Amino acid sequence: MSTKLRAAIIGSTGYGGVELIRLLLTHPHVEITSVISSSSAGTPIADGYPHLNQIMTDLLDGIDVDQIRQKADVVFIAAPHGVAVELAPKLIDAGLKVIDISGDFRLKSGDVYEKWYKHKPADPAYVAKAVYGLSEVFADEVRGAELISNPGCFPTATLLGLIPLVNSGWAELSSIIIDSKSGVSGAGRGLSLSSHYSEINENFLAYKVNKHQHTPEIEQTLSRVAGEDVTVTFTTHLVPMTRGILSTMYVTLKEKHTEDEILELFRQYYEGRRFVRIRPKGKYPATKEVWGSNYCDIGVSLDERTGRLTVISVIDNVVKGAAGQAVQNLNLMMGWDEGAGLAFSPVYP
Ligand SMILES: NC(=O)C1=CN([C@@H]2O[C@H](COP(=O)(O)OP(=O)(O)OC[C@H]3O[C@@H](n4cnc5c(N)ncnc54)[C@H](OP(=O)(O)O)[C@@H]3O)[C@@H](O)[C@H]2O)C=CC1
Ligand SMILES: CC(=O)N[C@@H](CCC(=O)OP(=O)(O)O)C(=O)O
Repeated sequence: MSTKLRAAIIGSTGYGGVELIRLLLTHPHVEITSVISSSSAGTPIADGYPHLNQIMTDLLDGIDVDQIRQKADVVFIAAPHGVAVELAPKLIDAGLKVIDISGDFRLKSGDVYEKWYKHKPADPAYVAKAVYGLSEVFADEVRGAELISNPGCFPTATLLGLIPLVNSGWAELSSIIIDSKSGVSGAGRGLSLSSHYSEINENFLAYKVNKHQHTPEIEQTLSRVAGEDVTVTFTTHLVPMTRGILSTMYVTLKEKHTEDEILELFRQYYEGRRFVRIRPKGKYPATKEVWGSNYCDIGVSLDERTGRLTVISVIDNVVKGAAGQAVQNLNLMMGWDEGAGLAFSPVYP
């Protein structure tokens, strides 16, 4: 009998789900025992994803909590917002560990969730149980958790770039401006006008300006680290590429520091955390340098004229921004090596 942990993936036919399949197929301690679809049960997963031909021959299962309980120990939920609100509590009550990559359990206030996501919030008892899985920052809470709320893609790139400055007290908290750009896979596999090739190709646009659902998630986490309320200006843009997020953050420093001191602050904060790589002075990361990997690369530049710092952070939205960080969180939850199943280099060129 296999001694591997048995994993089920709900939403396995979406981009987040299929990336979980890619990562878990080679994970040393995990076996995928159920790939689940709410709409295509009984058909081979490779029908919709021919790149999985001869690699994954499984038929899709439907959503049935009793069946999932029999087949799995941990469940990843990679479904649209609102699905995990109902489903995660049932899976937890059935004794399963759950990692939700949607936004359903990230916001601690039900009112805030309803305002930004336009869905009924989850039962507060389960929201209270959910650990926010920004792996590098909250690893101690992730270890031993039973319900992980995986961070959003933009918040992952953004928070990793800002938290060392907020945690140290160096940042002027009212000064934070975040300018983020995402590849189109961030919108999922579903078809829409905004992801239509002729609409997005040779185009570059801002969207959900001052209305993006990741704004309260960024603010909640920065406020928690700062110990006081933080609000930010956050603007998202769509870039005609498949994967990748680049966040540019502008922060005024309370006191004078040199660029060397700031780089040292970042290096010390992330010491021993292999998936965050700080660029040397004068070097800034590009999305292609993390493509297909679980890395978050960060560069900083101090403008001595204005006293403002520019932080540039990149991730692959589907890996560190979703499936990769979910696997990293599973590794932490289970007490395994944090990099199990994730220790590969980015795809380049
Ligand atoms: N793409 C990204 O970069 C990131 C995505 N996320 C979040 O991850 C989640 C999945 O995103 P993504 O994979 O991109 O989206 P997709 O649209 O690509 O996939 C979502 C999947 O959810 C399944 N689904 C739809 N309705 C239901 C339902 N009622 N119950 C169960 N499953 C359902 C669908 O499969 P089927 O019909 O077969 O059930 C579909 O394949 C979302 O909440 C998203 O916000 C988070 C971070 C980054
Ligand atoms: C390009 C694009 O459309 N990106 C999506 C990211 C959504 C996402 O990843 O969802 P979570 O809220 O679960 O993180 C957006 O901006 O809404």
